Amino acid sequence: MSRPALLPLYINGRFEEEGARFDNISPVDGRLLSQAVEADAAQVARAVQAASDALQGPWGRYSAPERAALLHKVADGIQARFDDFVAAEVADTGRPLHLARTLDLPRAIANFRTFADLAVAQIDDCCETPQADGGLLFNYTVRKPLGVVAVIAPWNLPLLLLTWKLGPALAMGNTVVCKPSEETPSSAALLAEVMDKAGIPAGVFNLVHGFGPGSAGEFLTRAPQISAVSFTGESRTGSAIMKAVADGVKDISFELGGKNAAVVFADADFDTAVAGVARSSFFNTGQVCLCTERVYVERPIFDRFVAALKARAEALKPGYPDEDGVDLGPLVSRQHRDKVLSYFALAREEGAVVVTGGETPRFGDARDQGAYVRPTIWTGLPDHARCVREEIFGPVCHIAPFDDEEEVLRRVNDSPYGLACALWTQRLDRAHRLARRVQVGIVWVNAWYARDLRTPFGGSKLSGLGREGGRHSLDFYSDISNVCVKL
Ligand SMILES: NC(=O)c1ccc[n+]([C@@H]2O[C@H](COP(=O)([O-])OP(=O)(O)OC[C@H]3O[C@@H](n4cnc5c(N)ncnc54)[C@H](O)[C@@H]3O)[C@@H](O)[C@H]2O)c1
Ligand SMILES: N/C(=C\C=C\C=O)C(=O)O
Repeated sequence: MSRPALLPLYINGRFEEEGARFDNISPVDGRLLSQAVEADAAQVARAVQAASDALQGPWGRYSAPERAALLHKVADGIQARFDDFVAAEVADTGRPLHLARTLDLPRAIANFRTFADLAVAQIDDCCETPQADGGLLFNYTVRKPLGVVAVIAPWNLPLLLLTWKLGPALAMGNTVVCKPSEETPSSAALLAEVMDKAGIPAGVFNLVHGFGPGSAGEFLTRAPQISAVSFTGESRTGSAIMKAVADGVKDISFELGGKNAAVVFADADFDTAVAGVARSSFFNTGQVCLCTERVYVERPIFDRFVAALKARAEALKPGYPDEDGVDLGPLVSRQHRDKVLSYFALAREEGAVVVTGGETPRFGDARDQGAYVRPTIWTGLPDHARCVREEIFGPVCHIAPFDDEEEVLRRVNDSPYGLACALWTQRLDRAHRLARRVQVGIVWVNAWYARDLRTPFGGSKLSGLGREGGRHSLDFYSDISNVCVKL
């Protein structure tokens, strides 16, 4: 049997294959796709040291336009290997080909280009301060790189979320050590090849594969030379990373979990709202932090809406990534599927009415060795049910009726999370009024997951710390100081 492909580390401008290996398994049919090198503590330490040294090398003397030109070259390199990256992302996640082609890849390219250009266009503050003695103070802002940034990404949008951090971190002159999720190492390995070919100076970009606790993730967050951690993942992981960096008082930017609500008023455009909630609940098989898992529908249209969403869910086609018309891929792993299935069982115990789904599809072929579940809709649960309060991160939502704005606002805000909310109504006065009172970082009105990379992105409460996007990213990835000159 031929040896599986090996995904190496990339440290100080060199690909490294030495070290323990872990399997990369297809969520479509359970077969072995490849193996990745698990970086040990010494390899992570060398990667961090290389990143630290690179700050003092040529990279430290690059201007913003020179860094931007290199990042555009990286974007060009991704574009040139578009199909290779699509294949890598689809292999690791099992998502439909069209999703990788229309979301993951275009966003990865945009993440580099957008922040390269924003960094060049960035201007900073200055001001004059008249003094009582008739003198004048001139204050101006100086923006320097933070230093070595640890970038830790999740498995749900592997390349999109890795490059969402990499783009601004590099554009602002930092060096990085990246650790993609152990579930989805392939596209990051390709990115290292593109970075290498683009001529990014040795040590500026480093890639280590591995797990979290007791593995590359923890070694990286505990490295003394890192200046900041940009992390996306579960809230409890964010808490663990906060503890790891607390003694060093490192900068952190966290995009964490969610239990997002959609609110559908009776005056909403019905078909648009049904389509929008179906998309926000089942997109990427429900594996997007912004996905809807709580739906509140104004009582006059509740029964009609439940029936319409049920029909939408049952019309979704699970299948192979390259199948015509496929809408739903598998969950990212059998382990994650077992977690989602445990909530399917819990919902029944908590007394849910299962409107549709709640089980795994039977294909009668290799896909039965994959991690598929059916899109699932529940009603009838109380707001305090675990299935209505805990993040499930699968193609599932609970629908409840409501009678007025104040009631639904209270229920939407009654959550330990605060990431996103979608409001469906044609009364824009009501939409603006509610948008200001919903305790989340991102509100969509008659839309969902429509993105402008210049806008602030992030969550409140357990959903995150800080905001990235636009100038928020430039600020996070900069060490800003003020210079005051007496004239
Ligand atoms: N807010 C957002 O924008 C956003 C976006 C995507 C995913 N998420 C969240 O991510 C979760 C799903 O992703 P996941 O399962 O990969 O999350 P996870 O927290 O299990 O892992 C995320 C990454 O952190 C690493 N990691 C785990 N423990 C670590 C530790 N102690 N120290 C350092 N690194 C560690 C993992 O190896 C992985 O690379 C969901 O909760 C989802 O809501 C949030
Ligand atoms: N950070 C972003 C997406 C997060 C998706 C969560 O799963 C983005 O679109 O920039």
